[in-house]
Amino acid sequence: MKKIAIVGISGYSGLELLRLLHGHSEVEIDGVYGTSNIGTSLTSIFPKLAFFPEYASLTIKAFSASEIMATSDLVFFATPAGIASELARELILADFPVIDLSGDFRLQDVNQYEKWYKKSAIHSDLLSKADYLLADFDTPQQNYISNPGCYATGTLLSLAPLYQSKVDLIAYDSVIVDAKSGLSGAGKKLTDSSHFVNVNENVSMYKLNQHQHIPEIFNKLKSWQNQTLPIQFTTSLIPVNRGIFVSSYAKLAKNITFEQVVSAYHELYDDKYFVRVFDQGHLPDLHQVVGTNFTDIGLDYNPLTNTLTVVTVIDNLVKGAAGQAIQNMNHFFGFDEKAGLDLVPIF
Ligand SMILES: NC(=O)C1=CN([C@@H]2O[C@H](COP(=O)(O)OP(=O)(O)OC[C@H]3O[C@@H](n4cnc5c(N)ncnc54)[C@H](OP(=O)(O)O)[C@@H]3O)[C@@H](O)[C@H]2O)C=CC1
Ligand SMILES: CC(=O)N[C@@H](CCC(=O)OP(=O)(O)O)C(=O)O
Repeated sequence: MKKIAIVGISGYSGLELLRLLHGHSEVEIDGVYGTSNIGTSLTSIFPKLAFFPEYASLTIKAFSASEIMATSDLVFFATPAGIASELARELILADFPVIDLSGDFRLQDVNQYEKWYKKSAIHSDLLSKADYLLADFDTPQQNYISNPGCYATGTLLSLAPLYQSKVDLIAYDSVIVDAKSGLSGAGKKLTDSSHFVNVNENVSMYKLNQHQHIPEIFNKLKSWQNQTLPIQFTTSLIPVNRGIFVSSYAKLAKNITFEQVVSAYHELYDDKYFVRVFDQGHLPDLHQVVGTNFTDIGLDYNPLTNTLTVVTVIDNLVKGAAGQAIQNMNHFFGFDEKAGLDLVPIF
């Protein structure tokens, strides 16, 4: 039984890690960390956990790298941007296993990080110890795993067959991605833009052309396809708790048929349990995946405009955060990839 520590336990992704790890037979949570309610038992802050005896002994503690290294086998950082890069230094130097849900180690270029996250980057010597792992494609080589961003996960899985194909399927200068997220993507902290009255019965576009996931998406596409050009990427807030709905559009390359594109999606994904390509004529919606680690994809083509539409849905807290982090952990420890993650959606 591997022992797991979670830093940022009281946040949305921290609690989602706990919920999913609860159903994992090969791990147990032995340490939970935060900055508020230090010394308070987890079950008194979250009474819904009080009926589960395994959490009775967990008390929220101030972060201690040495304690985590002495008691746990792996630590998840479910903390806001700028925290893991400060706290994880000692863990990286000791080569202790870390899975970081934040964006701190996703960009290997420090200038790119500072430009898009508007924070100081960690030193590039330490950055290079991290692997950016899109769990359906990548496997761990090092002990620091940088989990992709939620929008980046939905977008990359939406576009991967188009960018991994040996034949050019699309015009690379024609790609437009319109992504929409539920409110839990913004974390637990209350802001004006995430206030119920502002979000309920409303839709708003935000961070237009400035979203911090743009460079992470571009870097990964470029690693698959050298001809990659910048894509047009927009993000909107929709009044649901969970879910990311990604609509991707691209013009097909000359002499490419829609059937070839559909085959490319099936070829890449049919053996991947967590990515499901729908039959033609069917498009996924958020309820297909909420509460699960699945990515569902539907395809359509308009011959009048020569435009391919790819509809991709994920749960931002599962596939976009805690679920993908556990999928990466399963690969890291050599567990069954589905362990703790074989879930049916919430209806
Ligand atoms: N929400 C989502 O859908 C997704 C989130 N992410 C990323 O995951 C990370 C966590 O996101 P999310 O769960 O939404 O965030 P939340 O704001 O909901 O929670 C953040 C948590 O971090 C804790 N924390 C803050 N500073 C420290 C510190 N110095 N030491 C220990 N704990 C600290 C907070 O606890 P306390 O109050 O005790 O300080 C809080 O519980 C972020 O980097 C986010 O960008 C990635 C993909 C999707
Ligand atoms: C709805 C909403 O506000 N979503 C957040 C996603 C946060 C996130 O996952 O960003 P990092 O992992 O890069 O920190 C946003 O758009 O910034």
